[in-house]
Amino acid sequence: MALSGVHKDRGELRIHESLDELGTDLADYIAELSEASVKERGVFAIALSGGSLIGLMGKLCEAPYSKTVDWAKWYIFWADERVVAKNHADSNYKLAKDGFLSKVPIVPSHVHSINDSVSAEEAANEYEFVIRQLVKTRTISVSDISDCPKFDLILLGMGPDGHVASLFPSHSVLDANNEWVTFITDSPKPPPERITFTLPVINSASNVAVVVAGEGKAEAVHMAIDDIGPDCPLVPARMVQPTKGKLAWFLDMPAASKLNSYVFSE
Ligand SMILES: O=C1O[C@H](COP(=O)(O)O)[C@@H](O)[C@H](O)[C@H]1O
Repeated sequence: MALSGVHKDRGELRIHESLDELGTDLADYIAELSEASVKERGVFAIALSGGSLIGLMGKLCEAPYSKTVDWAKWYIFWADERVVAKNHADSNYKLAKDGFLSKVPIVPSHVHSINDSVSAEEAANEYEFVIRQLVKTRTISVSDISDCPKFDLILLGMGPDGHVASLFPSHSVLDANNEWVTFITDSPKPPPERITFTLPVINSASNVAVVVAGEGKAEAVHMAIDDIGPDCPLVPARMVQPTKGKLAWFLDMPAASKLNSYVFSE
C-alpha cells in the first residue's frame, strides 16, 4: 500500500499505487470481514453498490479467495439499484451478476435483489420488507442504538459529484430518515428511477467501505474527507459517518491527489 493511516474523524485511509494493488487490498479486507462475521454470527450480510466498484472487487473471484471464502454464508443486498429490468445494461444486479456473483458459489436464494416489475416506490417498499424479515431472523443484525439493520459490510462507490448509493448532492433523498429504503424518480445521473438505502441505514452498518479510483473524483474525495470549512457544500459521501461501525476509504493515487497532505501523517 502506498499510504495508509487513520484520519482523525473520517476513518481509515488506504491509498494505493495501482488499481491492481487496490483490488488485492479490497479483496483481503472483504475476505477478513467475511471470516470474522461468519465466526461471530454464522453469516455475512453484505450490501453492494454498482459502478466501478464491481470491477475493483474482481480479485475475490480468483485464488486464494475463491477457495478460502465461505461463500455459502454470504447474503447479498444492494445499497442502491436502478429500477430497470434485471437484464438491462443499467442494472446494478446485472453488473454484479456478470462480474462477480456468477463467478463464485453464492447460494442463489441468498441473493436479494429488487422486484424490477413494479414502480420505484413499490420496489423500495418491497425491498425494505424483505430486509425487515431478514432482520427478524437475524440474518441481518440489528443496530443497538436505532431500529436500523446493521449490515456486516456496505460497499459504496462515489461519483465525481460526491454521490454515494443513489444519495445525490442537494437532493431531498438525503433527508429521508423514516425509511430504511427509499426511492427517487429524478436522479441527476440516468436512469432516473432508483431505490437506495437511506443514510441512517448506511451509518448503522458494522463496516462501510468507500471505494474510489481516478483523478476525476479527486475533488469529491477532498470534499468528503478533508476539513473544508463550514461554507463548503456538504457532499453526500461526507455524510457517511457510521455511528458505531468502522469507515474505510480505498483510494488510488489519482483519486487521493487533492487530499491535504496532513492526512498522510500517520
Ligand atoms: O449511479 C451509481 O453511481 C455510483 C458511482 O459509480 P462509479 O461508476 O462512478 O463508481 C455507484 O456507486 C452507484 O451504485 C450507482 O448506482
